[in-house]
Order: sequence, then structure tokens, then C-alpha cells
Amino acid sequence: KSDGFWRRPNMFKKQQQDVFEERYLRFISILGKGNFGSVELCRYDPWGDNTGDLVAVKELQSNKQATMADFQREIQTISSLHCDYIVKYKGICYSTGRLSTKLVMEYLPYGSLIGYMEKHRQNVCTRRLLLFASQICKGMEYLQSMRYVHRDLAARNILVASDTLVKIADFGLTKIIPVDKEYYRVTQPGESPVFWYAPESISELKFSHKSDVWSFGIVLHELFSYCDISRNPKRVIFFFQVHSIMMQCWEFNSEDRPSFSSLQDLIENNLLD
Ligand SMILES: Cc1cnc(Nc2cc(F)c(C3CCN(C)CC3)c(F)c2)nc1Nc1ccc(F)c(N2CCCS2(=O)=O)c1
Repeated sequence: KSDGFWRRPNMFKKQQQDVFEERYLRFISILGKGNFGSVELCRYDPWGDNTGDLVAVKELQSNKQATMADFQREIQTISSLHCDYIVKYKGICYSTGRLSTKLVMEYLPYGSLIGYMEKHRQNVCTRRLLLFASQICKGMEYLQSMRYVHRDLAARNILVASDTLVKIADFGLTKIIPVDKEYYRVTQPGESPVFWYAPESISELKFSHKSDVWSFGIVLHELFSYCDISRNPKRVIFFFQVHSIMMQCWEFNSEDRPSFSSLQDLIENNLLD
């Protein structure tokens, strides 16, 4: 047989489609570090000729607060999500050396929404921001349909796939709402900055789809605080409309806040025309 056949990755091992072999995962650079652990840019290159895909690999730093159980839950969550507006799970890599599991995801080249906004401050127009806002709503609507609460919706956790596509990332704090309840109560206060937390999440540690809506209002504020109104004065009426949507997201009483589907309509209909 030509040696090419034997050079091929081991064809006889049970090839689960989502197991990545560590020996083919080539480290390129660190994308980010946080209290969760680290995310690295790697190339998965079984042929060893640089034709493999770029992937984002998340690894739990063993000494960090987040436990292995949390990380397993995050892997369980992201591998169950299939939506254009949520970062895609590609698989896992068992790193034998460090007895740890790595989460392999699609690589989005433009980075976090925060970094993107800072870099493109000059020419990001209000229409683009609303397109991003409506995509985040669609992602959250899908997440809600799976009974998940994200619990950490913030511009830092939104990734930019292209100039016209953003995706929700980082499901480290995501929880499933029990079938008999409308909210999830955590046992100890979270580590996330409280600025994004709804009042009931701070006072009663309660998280629901409506507390995610509150956080979405903060994300809208983050998006539009990057726009300086002076550059498009004729759009002042537009800012009042966005402001009124934010205020609806920030209703003190969670029942009075809009759902993600009605937010979606609000943005698509009277703002994206
Ligand atoms: C899954 C995934 C896919 N693609 C990407 N692309 C990506 C591409 C980039 F150029 C950058 C930056 C851009 C700026 N320069 C200076 C450094 C690299 C970048 F940061 C990310 N990143 C992913 N994850 C990820 C990475 C890094 C993270 F800090 C966090 N997180 C942050 C808060 C919780 S978090 O864990 O979600 C998620």
C-alpha cells in the first residue's frame, strides 16, 4: 500500500465525529484568559500540512474557581445548541498529559463585540448595531426555547463572526430552568459584575428569561454607548426609540419586561426599516 494510506489518521479507531486528537491540535496563540480558564487559537491539522481548520480551544485552568463539574456542564450545554447565532461546538479533546478535557469550538476571527466596537468605532452605524442586537435576540430566543438561562449576557460574551454576524458565546454560567418553575435560584452569589444583573438576581439570586432580558438591555446600552450621536444628528429620534426599548428591559418587575420575541419584533419592525 502507498505510505499515504498508513500516514492517514488511525482509520481503525472508533472515530466519534467530535473527538479531536491532541497530537494534531497545533497551538497558535492565546485568545483570552479569565476566571474560567483560557481560550487558545489552534489549528487542527491531522495531515500536518497546515491545511487543517482553525479552532478555538477552551481549557479549564485546574486552580481556577470553576470546577471540572461546571466545565462538563458547559460542554454539555454548548454541544446541545444548534443555532446560527450561537458559537458552534466542534468537539472535545482529552489531553492525556494534563488529565483534562478541552472544549473545541469554531473560531470566529473578529473577536469579542467589545473589541470590535472599539476598533470600528468610526464606521459602525446604527443599522449595523441593530442588526447585531436582533441577532442576539434570535440567539436568546433559541436558548430560551431550550429552557436555558444564560446568566452572563454581556457584550464581552458576544463574538463577531463577520461584519454582518455576531454569535453568543461562553455558556459557563448557563443553567436549565426546572420544568415546574419559571426561574433558577443559585445557591451562592455569582462572580460576574453586578452591573449586568437584574434586581431579583442580586436580591434573591433568581435568574430567569426575564433576567436575561434585563442583561440584554445592558448589552443594548453597551452597543449604543459606542455610537456618538454627533456623527448622525438626524438619527436622534432613533436613539429615543432604542432608549425606550432599554427602559422596557429595565422594568423593576420582571413580568413587565418584554420577551425576546417581542424585542425581536420591536427591533426588526420599527427600527430596522
Ligand atoms: C469560542 C471562540 C471562538 N472564536 C473566538 N475568536 C476570537 C478571536 C480574536 F481575535 C480574539 C481577540 C481579539 C483581540 N486580540 C487582542 C486578542 C484576540 C478573541 F478574543 C476571540 N473566540 C472564542 N472564545 C473566546 C476567546 C477569548 C475569550 F476571552 C473569550 N471569552 C471572554 C469572556 C468569557 S469568554 O471565555 O467567552 C472567548
